[in-house]
Amino acid sequence: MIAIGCDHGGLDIKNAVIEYLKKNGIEYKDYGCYTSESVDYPKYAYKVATAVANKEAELGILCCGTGIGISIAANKVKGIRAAVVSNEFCAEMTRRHNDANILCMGGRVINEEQAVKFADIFLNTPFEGDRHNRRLDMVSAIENGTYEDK
Ligand SMILES: O=C(CO)[C@H](O)[C@H](O)[C@H](O)COP(=O)(O)O
Repeated sequence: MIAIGCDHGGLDIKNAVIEYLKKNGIEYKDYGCYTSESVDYPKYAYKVATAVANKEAELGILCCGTGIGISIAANKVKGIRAAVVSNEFCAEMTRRHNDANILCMGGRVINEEQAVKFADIFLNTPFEGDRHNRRLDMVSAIENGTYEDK
């Protein structure tokens, strides 16, 4: 299952990605928002990030105006690696190298076609593991307060 959410700035690209998920028979849960009324992005970041962190969802997608605010909020949840993406290369590399578990995009930065393309790449690219595991272990240690700077 893919957890998906947005604020008002990301509503249109989120809806475009939902159409893509439906067309491709990909199971998803839409955590809102559902209208263009102004809302606060941390609320939706929290819902999607906790669904991913608790393993209710395999991956998440979050959209706001820039993708930045909603990624900052999502990254406060333990276990979350949320990445803001605005090109195809980063959509691929953040899965291959960072094992990102939430894709963040900005509805005031990219168009609907790009959002769908980046989501498609993100959802279909595996993590490479190998040397990248060592680096992700270091990231986790920073998160857990056990990192030793030596
Ligand atoms: O937090 C953001 C910037 O990183 C998001 O883009 C929000 O969508 C944006 O701040 C909302 O702005 P608005 O003026 O309240 O529509």
